[in-house]
Amino acid sequence: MSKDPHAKDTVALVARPRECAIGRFRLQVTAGPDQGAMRVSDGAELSVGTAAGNHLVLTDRAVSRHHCVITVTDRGFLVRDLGSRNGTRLAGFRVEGAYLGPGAALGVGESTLRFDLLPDEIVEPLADEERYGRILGQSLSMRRLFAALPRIAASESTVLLEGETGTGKGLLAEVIHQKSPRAEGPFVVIDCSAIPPTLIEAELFGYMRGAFTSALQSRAGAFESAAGGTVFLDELGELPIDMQPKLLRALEERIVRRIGSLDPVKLDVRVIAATNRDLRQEVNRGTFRSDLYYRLNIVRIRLPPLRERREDIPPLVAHFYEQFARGAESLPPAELVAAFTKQDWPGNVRELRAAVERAILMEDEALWFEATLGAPPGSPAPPAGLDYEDDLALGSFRAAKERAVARWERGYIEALVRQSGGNLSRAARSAHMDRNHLRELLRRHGISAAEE
Ligand SMILES: Nc1ncnc2c1ncn2[C@@H]1O[C@H](COP(=O)(O)OP(=O)(O)OP(=O)(O)O)[C@@H](O)[C@H]1O
Repeated sequence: MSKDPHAKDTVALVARPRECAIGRFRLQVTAGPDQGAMRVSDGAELSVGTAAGNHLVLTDRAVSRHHCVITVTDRGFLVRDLGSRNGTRLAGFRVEGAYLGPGAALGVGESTLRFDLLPDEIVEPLADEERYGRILGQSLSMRRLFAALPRIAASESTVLLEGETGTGKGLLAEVIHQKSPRAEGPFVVIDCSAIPPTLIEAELFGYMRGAFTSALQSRAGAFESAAGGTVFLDELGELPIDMQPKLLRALEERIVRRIGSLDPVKLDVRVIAATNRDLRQEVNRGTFRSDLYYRLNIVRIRLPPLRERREDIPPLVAHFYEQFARGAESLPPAELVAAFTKQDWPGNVRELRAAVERAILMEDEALWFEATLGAPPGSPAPPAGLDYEDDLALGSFRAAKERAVARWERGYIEALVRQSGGNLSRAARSAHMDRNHLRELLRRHGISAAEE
């Protein structure tokens, strides 16, 4: 994806004191069954597809339900294909993502859409502060978000957080909870990717004694345990398809029933969900139900990847440096900040944080440059503790990744239990985890901890 050569003429986002101007644009169907239809943007995103709910709804049968989306970013007008069946074309080439210049012709299905900039702009407030709670950011996209967050946190609305891995979705969910009227209540996390599909219903809704063979005692699920607080459904895109109607019903009726019970339990929770996939793509693929997507998509927040907001890198490096340096020289070397600012960080803030930590651990400067900025070509040694040859021998990327995650999970849980004096409740509280979820992880890794 490269920036369009016309981009200097296409002012996408412009900062002014306390506000930013978002370039307004028009998308017009110039060929195809919907010729003549058009839509003018009314925010930072315009979506195209055949499903109701898109900004520009087309009847072209070769267009997917959620086909593509144009987002106004700090760098320009970005069109992204949403995993459509027939693709999105720009100048005849199929593109996953590209920045648009004025007059660009987009091909979707059998239709052509013309993209034009309009002379007026949408004005949105910017926060003065370069942080919201523990979330830092000085880029326009983060300061726009910080301006909107107080209102979002104060409401009861369901929030859907989207963003690549490591962009800060978990942190944002926690901060929204802490700033909400429910802050005194529990914050219960369910990581849908970490719970075996057979256990997820019990984790969410609880069960009665005897409901299944291993149910020796009745137990509340996450929705019940979070009464008065917030349930954070992390990695929601991983929720098995057969669980999705059950979750939808619970959210609509605002009640749950424990497995093995007919008694309804009224819900008193706010729901925040996060996913590192674009759920519209999952709807296209048939792995995520569109009715559940619409139920969750009340307030949607997209956390941009770090490569789209490089201005955030220096304050993040400074923050992590101070955190890890523990009283030593607490300003990061300028060359480190400069080198880090140029990198793309596919693992986003998490990867940046780990790189800063590694940089501090390395006493020898040459060593830390190597460790943080990549080993010179021809240097085969992996970082200590990682054995990639061994991983390759497993035969599949998925298997290798699963083993790495399982090792990390075990180390983390062991450290957590140690730090909490072997007490399960304390450990769950300090890591903001659901107790049942932690108990299951302990069982899986054969680690013991006292219940109280
Ligand atoms: N804007 C930020 N300011 C300060 N710290 C941040 C920011 N964004 C992320 N972090 C830190 O980076 C790490 C990764 O963030 P987090 O776990 O919230 O990402 P995530 O998007 O939920 O990742 P995943 O999808 O893999 O679960 C955490 O240590 C978090 O505290």
